[in-house]
Amino acid sequence: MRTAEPRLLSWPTAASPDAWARLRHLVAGALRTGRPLALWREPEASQPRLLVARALEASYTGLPPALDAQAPAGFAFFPFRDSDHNPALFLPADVQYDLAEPAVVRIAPAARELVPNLTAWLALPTPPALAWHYSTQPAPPAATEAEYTQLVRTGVAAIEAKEVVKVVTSRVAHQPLPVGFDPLAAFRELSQQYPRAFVSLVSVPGVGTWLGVSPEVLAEVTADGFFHTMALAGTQPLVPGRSPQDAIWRQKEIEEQALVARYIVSCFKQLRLREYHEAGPRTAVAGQLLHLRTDFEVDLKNVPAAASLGTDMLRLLHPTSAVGGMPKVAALEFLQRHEGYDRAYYSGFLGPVNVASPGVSRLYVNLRCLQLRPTEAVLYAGTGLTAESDPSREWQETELKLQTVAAVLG
Ligand SMILES: C=C(O[C@H]1C=CC=C(C(=O)O)[C@@H]1O)C(=O)O
Repeated sequence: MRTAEPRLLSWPTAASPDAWARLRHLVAGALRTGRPLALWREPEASQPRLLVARALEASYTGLPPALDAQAPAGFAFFPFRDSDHNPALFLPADVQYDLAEPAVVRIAPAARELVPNLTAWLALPTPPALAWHYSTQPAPPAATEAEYTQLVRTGVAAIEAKEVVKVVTSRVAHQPLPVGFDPLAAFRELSQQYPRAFVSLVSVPGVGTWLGVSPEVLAEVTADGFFHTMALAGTQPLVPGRSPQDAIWRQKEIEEQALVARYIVSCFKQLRLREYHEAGPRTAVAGQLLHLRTDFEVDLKNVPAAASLGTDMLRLLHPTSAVGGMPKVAALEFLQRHEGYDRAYYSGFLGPVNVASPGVSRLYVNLRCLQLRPTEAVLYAGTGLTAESDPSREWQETELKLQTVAAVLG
C-alpha cells in the first residue's frame, strides 16, 4: 500500500515574501478557527517551526507520547499533573510551517479537508490583531515573600522529619502586560536572546497560551540513534566578567543535583539498562543563571528493546526530581498539600515528536515560562529544597528565575 504524502501549498504571489509575516498570517488563521498551535525554536537552530492541529478534539491524549519512529508525529504539551483542567495534549502535525523552508505550507493526509480553506486564507490580508487562546481556569494566586518563605520552611521541616529527601517548591507571580504586547514578537526576541534554550509558544483553546525558554532536556532521541536526558539542578547567578567554569558550588547544590542524577540512574536500572554514558556534573549556562548539569547518553544501537527505551524512560522520568522531588510520590503529595496553587503546564514537558523526521524527538521540561492572560502574564518558578535551604535565598532564586522569561515584559 502506498503511504499518503503530505500536500504542499505554495504561498500566492501577492503574499509577503517575509517568512515571519507569513508565520503571523498562519498563526492568525489557526487562532481564528479555534485550532491548537505550537511554535518552537530548538537550541542552536536558526529558524522556528510552527505546527497547527486540525482540532482540539484530535489533540487529547491519555499517555505520554511514544518516542519511536513509527509513532505519530506531533507536539507534546503535558501538564505537571494530568487532570480535566489541564489535559495531556499531543497536537498532531496536521499543518506545518518551517521558517527554514518559507515557500511552502505542509498539510498532512489526515488534515486534507483543510486544503480549500487554507488556500483561500493564504490569499487574504493578515488581520491586525491575533486572538490568542486563554485558559478557562481562574489565574492562580501570586505568593508573597512571606508566603513563599513559609512554604520553604514547611518543606525543610518535611525533609528534617524524613517525609521527603528533597522537594521542589514553586510559586507564581503576576506582571501586567506592556501596552501592545505581541507574543509572536516576544517569542522572536526570546529566540534571539537565548540561542541555547528551547523557546516555545503554545496556544490551545480553553487551555491557554504559554511562552517559555527551557534549559532542560527531559528526553531526546536523535537521528543517529542516541537517547539523551540530563540532571539539571542547583542555581546561581552568572556574574558578568567571570567565567562560568570558575563557579563554586556549595554542598547543598551539589547534593541537590546529585539526587536528580541518581534518580535518572535508578530509572535506567528499572529498565535493566547498564550501558549508558554519564558526563558531569559541570556548570551549564541558562540565560543569566548557572546550573549544575550531568548529561546522560544511551547508544540505542547497542541496547536490547531500543525501540521502546525512549518511551519507557519518558514515562519513568516525568516528573523528575528536578521539578517534584524525592521520593517521587511523597514529594508530589507534599506539593499537593502545601503548594497552594495549580501548576498546570509549568514543570510539565513539551516538544516535537517525529516532526523533523521519523525517530527524532526532543522533549523539554516546561521551565522559565509564563501563561498569558488578557491583561497580565502569570510567571512560574521553583527551587529545589534540601535540609540546608535558607528561605530568603530560595525566594531570591525564584526572583532570578522569573526574570528569564520576564525579559520580554519590558
Ligand atoms: C524548578 C525550576 O528549576 C529546576 C531546574 C534547575 C535548577 C533548579 C534548582 O536549582 O532548584 C530546579 O530544580 C524552575 O526553574 O522553576
